[in-house]
Amino acid sequence: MASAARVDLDGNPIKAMTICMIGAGGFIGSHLCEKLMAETPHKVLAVDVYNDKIKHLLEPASLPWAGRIQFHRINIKNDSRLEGLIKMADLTINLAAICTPADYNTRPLDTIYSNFIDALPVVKYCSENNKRLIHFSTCEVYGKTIGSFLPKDSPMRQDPAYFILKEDASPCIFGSIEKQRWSYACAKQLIERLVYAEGAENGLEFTIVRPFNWIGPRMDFIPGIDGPSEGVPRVLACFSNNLLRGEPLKLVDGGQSQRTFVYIKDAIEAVLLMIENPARANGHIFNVGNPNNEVTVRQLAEMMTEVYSKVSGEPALEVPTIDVSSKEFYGEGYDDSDKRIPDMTIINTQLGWNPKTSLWDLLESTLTYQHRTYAEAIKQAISKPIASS
Ligand SMILES: NC(=O)c1ccc[n+]([C@@H]2O[C@H](COP(=O)([O-])OP(=O)(O)OC[C@H]3O[C@@H](n4cnc5c(N)ncnc54)[C@H](O)[C@@H]3O)[C@@H](O)[C@H]2O)c1
Ligand SMILES: O=C(O)[C@H]1O[C@H](OP(=O)(O)OP(=O)(O)OC[C@H]2O[C@@H](n3ccc(=O)[nH]c3=O)[C@H](O)[C@@H]2O)[C@H](O)[C@@H](O)[C@@H]1O
Repeated sequence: MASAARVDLDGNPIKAMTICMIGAGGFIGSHLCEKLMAETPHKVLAVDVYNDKIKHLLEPASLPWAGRIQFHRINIKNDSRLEGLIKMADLTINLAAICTPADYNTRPLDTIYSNFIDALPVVKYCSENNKRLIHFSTCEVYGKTIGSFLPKDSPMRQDPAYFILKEDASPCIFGSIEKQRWSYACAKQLIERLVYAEGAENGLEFTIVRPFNWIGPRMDFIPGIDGPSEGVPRVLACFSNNLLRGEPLKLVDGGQSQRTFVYIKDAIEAVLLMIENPARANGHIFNVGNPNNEVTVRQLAEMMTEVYSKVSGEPALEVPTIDVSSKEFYGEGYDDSDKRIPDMTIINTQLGWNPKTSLWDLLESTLTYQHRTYAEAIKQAISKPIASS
């Protein structure tokens, strides 16, 4: 419960604030709203085009935090109410974006508009009205590692200097323009540069967050259940969908890419520290990830298969994975980040934050949620004859 005696990392009392959260109805936004309602006195002006993932926080009116969260159904592309909401708030958090890789090469214009053009007015209104901004970028701004360009047998590939991603030192390495995968990373990089420049030239108080594969309940959608049948969500939801349907998990280009996964609930702790410690967070770019949870996508598939079998009580398939080419799965123009390990020095020094949850444990709680939420609906969908259109 909210308590009056809450203090920041320097021992100062934390004052209740109003937060304009854009993209509050998404995966990260829903967890952040939950945390803010349950553990702080802050008020949230929740902006999104959807609210399904935060419905449980908005209704009924008897909820203990009723009156501290308001939903505003606004498309930030074209709504003049946005500036008014930013003016009413002490802090704006911008989460709104197209952020599923299947869109980057197939809808590159929408991707660039969403991640750069649509974010411009948010930055401008914050700067002009002297409001603090926490902007959500991505670890994809690092692109590929330097090490990936070394010969396969080079011993330097083992040297962390060639693969650890550090906010103030690593370069941003993207593929050629026809590899449209990088439309997202490039748009995010340019908006980061704009936010940074507003800070340098006009004194905007900003924090930039670079999430490294945050995963957990409510991430994306299950195709054909609460999202389009032909839609391709991010890997957690793709693999969950396969497991729920008893199908082999599809490994793109052999599943050799590596990722570090962090539990959403750990990551949200880091965001709350940023919100409540402006003096420590302003002017910084923060990697937020779990360097201890690195796996190849193939290993992730194997682990998810094992965990799902445990939580569902259903036996794993004899052949749990199949290989698929990236062209077949994502279409022309796909490319991939080879490896993503965050350097944690800055977030450790500034906010003393460290992730806690192991990959096994976070998959166990997440897949328990997926099974409980979707297994019955999938069973019904599979048993129904295909509707004639
Ligand atoms: N989940 C991760 O691990 C991760 C990793 C890297 C970066 N990020 C970044 O964090 C942010 C949030 O990611 P997420 O995983 O919660 O994604 P999400 O898709 O679940 O949430 C984004 C939300 O923004 C809303 N939105 C998009 N365009 C909008 C518009 N024009 N007007 C109003 N609302 C709009 C969507 O409806 C959605 O609810 C994004 O900026 C994303 O690029 C997330
Ligand atoms: O989460 C992040 O930190 C960032 O990275 C993600 O990018 P990526 O990790 O490539 O996206 P996923 O869809 O989660 O894919 C991870 C890996 O799994 C592979 N994959 C995905 C789906 C699938 O069914 N099979 C499969 O092998 C992909 O090719 C990729 O190598 C998205 O770009 C963003 O949400 C975000 O900015």
